[in-house]
Amino acid sequence: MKDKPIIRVEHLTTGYGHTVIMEDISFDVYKGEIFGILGGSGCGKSTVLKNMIGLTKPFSGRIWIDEEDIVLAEGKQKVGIWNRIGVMYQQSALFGSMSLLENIRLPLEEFTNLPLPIMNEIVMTKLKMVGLFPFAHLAPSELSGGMKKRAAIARAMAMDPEIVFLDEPSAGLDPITSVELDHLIIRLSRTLGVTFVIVTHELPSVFTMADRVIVLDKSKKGIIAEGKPKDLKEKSKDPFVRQFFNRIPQEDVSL
Ligand SMILES: Nc1ncnc2c1ncn2[C@@H]1O[C@H](COP(=O)(O)OP(=O)(O)OP(=O)(O)O)[C@@H](O)[C@H]1O
Repeated sequence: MKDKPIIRVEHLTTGYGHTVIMEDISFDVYKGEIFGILGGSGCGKSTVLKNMIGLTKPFSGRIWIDEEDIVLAEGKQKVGIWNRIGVMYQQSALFGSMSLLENIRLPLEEFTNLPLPIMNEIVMTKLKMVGLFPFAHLAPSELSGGMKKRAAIARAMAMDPEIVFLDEPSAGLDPITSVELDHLIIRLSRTLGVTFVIVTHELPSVFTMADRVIVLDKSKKGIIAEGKPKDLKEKSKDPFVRQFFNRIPQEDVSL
């Protein structure tokens, strides 16, 4: 499955104003994998994600989506890359004044010239894919937290993206709903071959679904671990990495 990187992050240095958050980090994401970006609160996960989707620019470095560098891309080229990726932000951000169907139709309206009935058909396929087919005409306020997340994933996938970026997908969900969401993501990845890049601090989710992860560290401004979550938990020689995966309190680390 994983012989070809679909994303290559090369020597990325990023931050805000004069503050460097991550310095000279490099990593690859392979086609079809579920890739986790982990790390403690405020270490820079979302900052790196925003660079990867071309929402903000890093100080330096390249981010290749296949053969195109999203850091340098502007105008039509950037829109072309955006057509190939889907994004779900932390707050799901469904528009309250629109039905589920209208919310998920938005990217199709923005990026295609398809006739309305075709767009609606695509939306209904996506709703079926995430188990929300019967709820197309409900308003977001009528949905549970888990349903809103699934709807946001359906919207991120409206344009049949090759890569979907999810920022804290299980934030605010109870553990059972969170597990259901993990399994939905696994199913979408395995059945459609979509690559998922997921920012999260939910360790149970990481162990359930991530094929590979990187762990970012605030004080080192870099990647302190990369690999399969289980291997990192069991075999890492770095006490900070083991602490992270085993959630050992800080004072035990040096022992
Ligand atoms: N727009 C901004 N301007 C200035 N500083 C910012 C901005 N956004 C984030 N930061 C700072 O950058 C650092 C990294 O933030 P970021 O949101 O990327 O971390 P994170 O790992 O995603 O955090 P969390 O897990 O809490 O969501 C933090 O110190 C944050 O306060």
